[in-house]
Amino acid sequence: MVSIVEALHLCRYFEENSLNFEGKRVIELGAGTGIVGILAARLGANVTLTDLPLAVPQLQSNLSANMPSFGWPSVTPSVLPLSWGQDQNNFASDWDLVLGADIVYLAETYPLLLDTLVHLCKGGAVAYLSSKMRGEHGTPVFYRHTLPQKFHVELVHCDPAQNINIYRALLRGTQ
Ligand SMILES: C[S@@+](CC[C@H](N)C(=O)[O-])C[C@H]1O[C@@H](n2cnc3c(N)ncnc32)[C@H](O)[C@@H]1O
Repeated sequence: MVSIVEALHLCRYFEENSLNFEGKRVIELGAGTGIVGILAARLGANVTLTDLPLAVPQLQSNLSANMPSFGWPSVTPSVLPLSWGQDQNNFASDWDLVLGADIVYLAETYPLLLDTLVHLCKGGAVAYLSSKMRGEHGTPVFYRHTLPQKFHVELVHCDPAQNINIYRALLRGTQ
């Protein structure tokens, strides 16, 4: 069964902190169900949802199923394949927000994800990443060692009961 608890935490964080999505250029990495990007689109952002090529058809279908028959934002979200460390140069670097829920769990992908985040955030985008903190040598390593190599990283939300953190990251030299 797919767990979307990290994605729901991120959605709730945006809602509780009244993040302004109106007119913002937003890209979601490893979008899965697409729930985070779909929320951003419903709040007025111009959204690109991305995931591995094999996940794109399901993502597109989720987006279509959750597209309201009226009141949809003027710009329909796009769905595109983006494999970390491989495809980021097919994308611009002028995003306002880069989002990711539960995308930090495989240590071998950490350098690839870092390269992708660096490219996408070159124009000053703020990245919001929510993660379950799996094992002392698992997910926390990405936020303590990998991401800070290139980003200023701030813990903005912590749910000790569910062990889920949300981090805000800004590429060094872009502030
Ligand atoms: C645990 S799921 C999270 C999905 C969604 N963000 C959520 O919170 O429900 C991890 C997602 O990352 C994607 N992913 C894993 N490795 C990837 C890679 N190397 N490049 C791009 N996406 C990747 C998977 O296809 C999957 O959709």
